[in-house]
Amino acid sequence: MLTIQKLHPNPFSNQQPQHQEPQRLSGIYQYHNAPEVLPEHGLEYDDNTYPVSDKYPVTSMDDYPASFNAQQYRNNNNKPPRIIFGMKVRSFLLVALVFVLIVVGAVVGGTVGRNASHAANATAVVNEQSSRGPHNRRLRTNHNIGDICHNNNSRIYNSTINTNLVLGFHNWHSGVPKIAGELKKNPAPLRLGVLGAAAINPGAIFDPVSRHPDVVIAGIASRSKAKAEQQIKVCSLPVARAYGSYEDLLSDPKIEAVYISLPNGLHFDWTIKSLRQGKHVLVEKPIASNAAQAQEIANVSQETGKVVLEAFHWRFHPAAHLCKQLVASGEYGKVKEVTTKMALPAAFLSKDDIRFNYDLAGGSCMDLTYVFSATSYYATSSLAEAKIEVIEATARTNKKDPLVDEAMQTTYTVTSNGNTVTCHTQCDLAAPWLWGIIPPFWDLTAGITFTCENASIHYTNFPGPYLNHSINVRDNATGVTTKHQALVDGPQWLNRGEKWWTTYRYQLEAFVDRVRGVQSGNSVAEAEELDGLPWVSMQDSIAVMGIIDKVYEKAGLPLRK
Ligand SMILES: NC(=O)C1=CN([C@@H]2O[C@H](COP(=O)(O)OP(=O)(O)OC[C@H]3O[C@@H](n4cnc5c(N)ncnc54)[C@H](OP(=O)(O)O)[C@@H]3O)[C@@H](O)[C@H]2O)C=CC1
Ligand SMILES: O=C1OC[C@@H](O)[C@H](O)[C@H]1O
Repeated sequence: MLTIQKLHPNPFSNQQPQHQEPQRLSGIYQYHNAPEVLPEHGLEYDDNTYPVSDKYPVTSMDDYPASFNAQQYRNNNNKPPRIIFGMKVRSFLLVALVFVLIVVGAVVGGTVGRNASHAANATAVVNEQSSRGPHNRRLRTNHNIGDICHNNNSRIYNSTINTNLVLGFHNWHSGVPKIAGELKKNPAPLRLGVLGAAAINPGAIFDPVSRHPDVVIAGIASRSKAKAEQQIKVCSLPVARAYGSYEDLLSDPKIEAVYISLPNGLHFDWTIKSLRQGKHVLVEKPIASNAAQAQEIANVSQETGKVVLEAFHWRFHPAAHLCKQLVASGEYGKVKEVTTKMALPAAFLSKDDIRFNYDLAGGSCMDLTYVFSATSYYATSSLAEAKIEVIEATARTNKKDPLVDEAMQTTYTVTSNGNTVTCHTQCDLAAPWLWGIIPPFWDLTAGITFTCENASIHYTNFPGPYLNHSINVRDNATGVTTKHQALVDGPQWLNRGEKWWTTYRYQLEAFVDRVRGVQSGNSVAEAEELDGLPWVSMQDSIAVMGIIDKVYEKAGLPLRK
């Protein structure tokens, strides 16, 4: 049993923090930016391992390099930036680049979808050859995430494949494959199994696992064993075993934890089954189909003493915590309104995508549940206790399955600690093209805007801040805008992270540590006290599902089941 020790004081609490050194639970760590944890734990610190790593703390105006146009901010020379399609030039270029990648993804996805087995063989050969390089005795998991690890022939492309392509670009741009290729794994890493050979697996789990020293993909389960084998091969997962059913994987005692990337409507059942089989669970968002199911998951997690985490990866990025700190600091007055939006362009999901299927708990509120999770996280510090009232919810329903909200627009209030915040959300799985020919670029950068008493704050790209983000605070009185960014550390992580870590990598860091804490003999609550890492509590997950239930009710649509 480890001693309980609060490692990272809550940056949002009013209590004076006591200084304590951070402690790692998950095996051998070699992170360049945490040398202070090494001697005490006898851990290895190797400059050659992460030659390009560096510490990029939260930057303030004063920390910006000479090339940064500080003039604009310092001299009250608050010229409006040049705007194209409602975006600043840089954001526009990024969105345009993402769009190009999406189109390339769609074309490649279509080709691969039609020639799945051929593509799989070809990619496997490339990966096999590359593993004969100088480091071939090491565990190599640096698959190209842009490879389409998806063999559903009926699917031409989907948003998940594009997520993977964008991640592939990020990794290439940050030189990550080299870092991952040289990563030494802990001799006894956490053995993670995956339920479903889903399209999101490469981006959300294989990639971060390949960059984490203390976890491996030990198995993939699919309804078809051949499909699991194919994903293992295409994605170069050297120690993974293929299982022909989800039950088979769950009954393997060697699997210690699972990642569930099944359609939403299967999250509840398989999370419960996994917990009952003694596995810790990282389950894709939304955690379940409704709040009652989320509550049941919380009960079973408590009963079995196993960890459950809803994969709200955005919550783990330092930028999210910096934004929370700015909003909750009180420096800009109370928060009065929060407006959040997220959209995918029409025609980027195939008509038979799981997201458009009521029986699989599809719908924009379910898939783009980020908007509810983010709005609520920032609107209150105690979501579970807050009073939520949905004022308005308007759905645009899917033609094929009218129980599915293709898009949803809501207004709801969050009242806590005597303050009421009015929240507006928009989510769209099929944002219409202008005149049917121009993709709605202006709608594609997800964003969240806070109207505070004395300032407005805008956080661009909150779901994927590792790709590019900024948090701009515009002072009402002076009109001056101050830009903030956090790439590493941030207020909650203190000494962890690398500038190339994705939201998924941060999420995995927290998950593995929590599981390791429990495996060391602590209860889930004790492990939480021990690691003090960012987390999405079950109370938060239940509350977010509760908001979605109320939204469906208000919109006149049935709850998902
Ligand atoms: N965190 C993130 O950034 C993202 C998260 N997601 C989440 O991940 C999950 C999966 O999304 P995505 O990868 O796009 O989905 P896919 O359709 O690609 O994968 C879902 C998998 O579930 C399995 N499955 C089991 N039953 C069914 C069924 N009846 N119909 C279809 N598939 C079934 C299939 O695996 P098999 O055939 O091998 O059994 C299939 O590959 C969703 O919950 C989604 O919300 C998605 C995208 C991004
Ligand atoms: O989780 C997600 O994030 C990215 C979206 O494109 C996708 O539809 C969703 O499932």
